[in-house]
Amino acid sequence: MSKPDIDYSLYLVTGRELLPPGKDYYESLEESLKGGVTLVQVREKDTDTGEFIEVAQKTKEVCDKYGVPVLINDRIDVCLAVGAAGIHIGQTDTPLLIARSLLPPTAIIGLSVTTPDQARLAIEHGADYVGIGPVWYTTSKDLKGKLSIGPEGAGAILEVLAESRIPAVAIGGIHPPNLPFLFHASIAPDSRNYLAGIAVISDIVSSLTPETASRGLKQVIDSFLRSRSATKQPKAVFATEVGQSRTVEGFLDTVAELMVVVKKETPLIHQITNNVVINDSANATLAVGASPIMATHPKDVKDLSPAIGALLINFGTISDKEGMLVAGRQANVNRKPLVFDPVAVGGTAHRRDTSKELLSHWQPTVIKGNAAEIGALAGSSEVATRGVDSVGSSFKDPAALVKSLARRRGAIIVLTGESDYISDGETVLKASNGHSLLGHITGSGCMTGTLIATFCAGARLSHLATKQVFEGESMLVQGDMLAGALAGVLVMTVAADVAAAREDVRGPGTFRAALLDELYNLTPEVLKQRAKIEIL
Ligand SMILES: Cc1ncc(COP(=O)(O)OP(=O)(O)O)c(N)n1
Ligand SMILES: Cc1nc(C(=O)O)sc1CCOP(=O)(O)O
Repeated sequence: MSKPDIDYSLYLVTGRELLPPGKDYYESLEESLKGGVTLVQVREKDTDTGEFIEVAQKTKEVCDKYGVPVLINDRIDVCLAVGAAGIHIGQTDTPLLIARSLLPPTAIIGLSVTTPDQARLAIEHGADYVGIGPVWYTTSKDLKGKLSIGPEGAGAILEVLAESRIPAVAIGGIHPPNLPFLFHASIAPDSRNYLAGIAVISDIVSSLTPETASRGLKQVIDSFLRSRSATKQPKAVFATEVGQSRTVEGFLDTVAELMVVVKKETPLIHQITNNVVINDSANATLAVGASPIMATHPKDVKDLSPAIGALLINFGTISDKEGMLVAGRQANVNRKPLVFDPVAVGGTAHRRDTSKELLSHWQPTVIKGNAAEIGALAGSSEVATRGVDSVGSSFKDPAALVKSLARRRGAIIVLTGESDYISDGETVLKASNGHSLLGHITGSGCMTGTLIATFCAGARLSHLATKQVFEGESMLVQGDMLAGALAGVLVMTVAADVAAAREDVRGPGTFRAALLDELYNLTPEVLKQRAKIEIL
């Protein structure tokens, strides 16, 4: 006999102590199975053996009706007693090799892992699957001080598992608002290995309507898994038409179209930005035809989210972290483009920690930064930070750097500098407009972030106008976000070229005013004539 084929996509871990008052365990279980649970683990932490066996037996009877396998948490004896499909063990439970020797050869053995080293051992010892966690904080279990690893930590483990093809589920604090983010942000950077599913307790068990709760999770999971198996494209976060706009002319046509869309639709661009540049960023948004809103209070930003076209989070002065956390999460929930500008992220430990915290709460569509900022996120020390500026020359191979960071982060990376590099992890674009006067006014980089958010909003609207429906529950954003990011960069830098060439511009003061005018006056035709881009 061979091992059973297991569908790990929606893995329910039971928790009778978390049922809503008055809700019967077996009724809740059956409802969750109707909603699409594909695997059940009976987890009884403080139950006597006799009662554990009884619960496991009855659980198996209910699951058998739905053809759903049952695993037992920790206890080999209970597994054998009820003829369950296998067990799930943790790092301090019966060692895997011993468990394997005690169980039938067809038994499934899952192991909890929190680090890449534990994943290596799981492969070596022949685990059938791993549970990666805790991805986020949970109140369903005492984590005993264990820190959550976030989707990035899960991605690092998936990289280790890629070759072995051992399936992995994520566990810990998973709920509908963070589910699409989890799937996209935990893709292994190089191998593109991804989660086989999620394991949850409270989202299903604590629900009064477990069938609805399970169905909601299952829709998102299935949509993600379908999109991954249907395409080898790494564009996990944002849907772009494959093959569309992949020539210089095609990109410029799309950029020109986005300029028109933004003027016509006037999307609301929500910006949580630093107080040095609030006014300039709001004016730049208005100048290109969109509408700025600079709200920062957590309650305010939550309500705003459904109405906005895109969100910019620029943490230059990091005074509104709560608002950034809530707004970013809501942008993911409402599938709005989210541009992250991690100003001077390499400059202080506080900035590095804040960036890490934000990136473990939400998934950006675009990350924009100068060489020092992008270097800090990529873990490169080629370029240092001084204040908000980069010091020293740029990277030896900026194209390779943006491409690999884009893959690692599942986001479009925009590296600004004398030339700008933009990548979605597949294509790398180099844009070479701009003027040295941009370096003599405050906030020109921040305004670029604003314009990227603005044109990503345009790209989403343009996509929705033609496609009508949102395809794929698991897609975080739809539309040609690479073209949106390029449009933001080109509109800013071409307008700067035009402004700097004006006779009335004699230095930073007159340039600043002229730049705003030229952002306002820039036409798609002039942009197309002056844009200098290459596909690398
Ligand atoms: C699918 C899955 N992943 C991880 C765990 C946690 O197991 P463990 O570390 O043994 O902790 P306890 O569940 O025993 O408290 C799990 N149960 N299931
Ligand atoms: C049982 C368990 N193990 C975890 C781990 O990280 O190993 S987290 C966890 C609890 C998961 O519950 P919820 O879905 O309610 O957050």
